[in-house]
Amino acid sequence: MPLPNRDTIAAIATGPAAGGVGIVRLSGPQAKAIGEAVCKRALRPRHAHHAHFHDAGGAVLDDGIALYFAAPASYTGEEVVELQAHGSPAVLNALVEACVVLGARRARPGEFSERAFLEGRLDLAQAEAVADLIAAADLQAARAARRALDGEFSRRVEAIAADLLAARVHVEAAIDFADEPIDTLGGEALKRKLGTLADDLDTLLRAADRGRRLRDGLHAVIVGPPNAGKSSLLNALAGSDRAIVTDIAGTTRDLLHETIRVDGVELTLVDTAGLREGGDAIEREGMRRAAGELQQADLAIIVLDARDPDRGRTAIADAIARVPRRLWLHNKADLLAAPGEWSPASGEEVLHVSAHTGAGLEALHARLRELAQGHAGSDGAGAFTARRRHVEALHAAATELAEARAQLDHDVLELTAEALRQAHDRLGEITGRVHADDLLGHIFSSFCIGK
Ligand SMILES: Nc1nc2c(c(=O)[nH]1)N(C=O)[C@@H](CNc1ccc(C(=O)N[C@@H](CCC(=O)O)C(=O)O)cc1)CN2
Ligand SMILES: Nc1nc2c(ncn2[C@@H]2O[C@H](COP(=O)(O)OP(=O)(O)OP(=O)(O)O)[C@@H](O)[C@H]2O)c(=O)[nH]1
Ligand SMILES: [Mg+2]
Repeated sequence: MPLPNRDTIAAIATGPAAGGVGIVRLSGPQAKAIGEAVCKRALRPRHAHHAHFHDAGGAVLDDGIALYFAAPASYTGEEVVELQAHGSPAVLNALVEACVVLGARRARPGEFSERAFLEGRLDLAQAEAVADLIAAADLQAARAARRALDGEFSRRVEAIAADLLAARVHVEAAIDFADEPIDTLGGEALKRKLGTLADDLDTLLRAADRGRRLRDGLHAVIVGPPNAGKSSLLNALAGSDRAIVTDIAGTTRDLLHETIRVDGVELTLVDTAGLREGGDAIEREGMRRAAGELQQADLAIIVLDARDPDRGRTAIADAIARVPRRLWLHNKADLLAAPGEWSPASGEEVLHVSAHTGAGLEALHARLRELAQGHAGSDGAGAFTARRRHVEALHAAATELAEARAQLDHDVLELTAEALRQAHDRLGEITGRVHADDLLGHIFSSFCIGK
């Protein structure tokens, strides 16, 4: 449904640095008129024209290639013109300015892809995959984003949504024959069908969660008692003095996120406030944030002082209870004559390190790389990227479906229908069939400008 009064947007589509060639892209009803005014020549659809690009005063800014894509056969589905100039940021900015003088508006981040979504060229999960493809840190992640962009994830969501819709129709029809028991209205077949659907949803949920891990990388949270050397370790792993280190217990108060690459594998490290009883209000807030961050962690890196590894253990044990993996570090090994014998309860792994001398850091790197690779799934074949948002929507759909099955078992058809409707809507949020406007704003604003 093309919006009648949509304006025409312009932005640099290529990266911010100087390059051989840079592209200014226009999209909207006036794209052709503005492009022709800049080029001072007529543009034919899908032809590469060599043209001179002019500023608003008529002076030549550059020469380059102009392309015109007539609606709807373009990336956005709207009229699109591309001006491919030399990749000088100064020239490209002047070209955008010339387009603005001629009536275009500077595009917001993600606005081209948002229009592609609104024009039905991409669904929401595919538009998100465009951003994930651009941001992909390695080829494995890029391939997985490419599969999501090709609709591999969306098709599986839509297939389940279609089955859910059929089930809804069945239940709604049965409600209209309220006098008859559901079993005479194909109730057994419906129950089997919902069972299959629950299995399909579960399989997709697992795949999406792998995709989420592939996209986000390993989320490792560094925890431990104050002064154990957590911040020093973050700095040693990051290779720069990101976090403040002092000999005062309670130095770190807020969370500090740092993305590091270990032999090409990306992982997020989070430094946290030391955990202990008491502390001032700021420190307690810091500990609260640390606990919140641990809820999302894939790995807890527990840093202890090698000289006194039992200090603060109870506070830590509670905090890490729900983290799927733990790696224990005895730091300040340089202050010990010989490594201690201490180990955590269940035979979990312990590494002896020194943030100061760098001893043991190579082994730590190797272990982190293994964990990060295992986390993303060593074999990316067939994988697609997904986001936390998608996984949460699938979870919510699965919960509603379970509710629907329970209600059906009790012959409460109205509540069965309602739960199925909820499940169907949750799936619709993934592809954007069902959406709130602020959701769109939230998603597209995290794109880069010109995309
Ligand atoms: N120069 C340039 N390169 C680019 C893009 C772009 O916008 N411009 N893209 C931007 O992300 C990506 C490619 N995406 C695109 C998707 C669809 C169409 C397009 O014109 N589609 C029409 C025609 C299809 C055809 O004839 O094959 C259509 O789908 O109707 C163009 C680019 C990557 N490379
Ligand atoms: N000898 C030695 N000292 C270390 C080592 N790692 C850290 N330290 C020292 O221990 C003190 C505390 O280090 P931090 O990194 O600030 O400790 P933290 O765990 O982040 O402390 P809080 O933020 O207060 O919870 C500092 O004086 C560091 O220089 C190490 O491997 N060996
Ligand atoms: Mg610290």
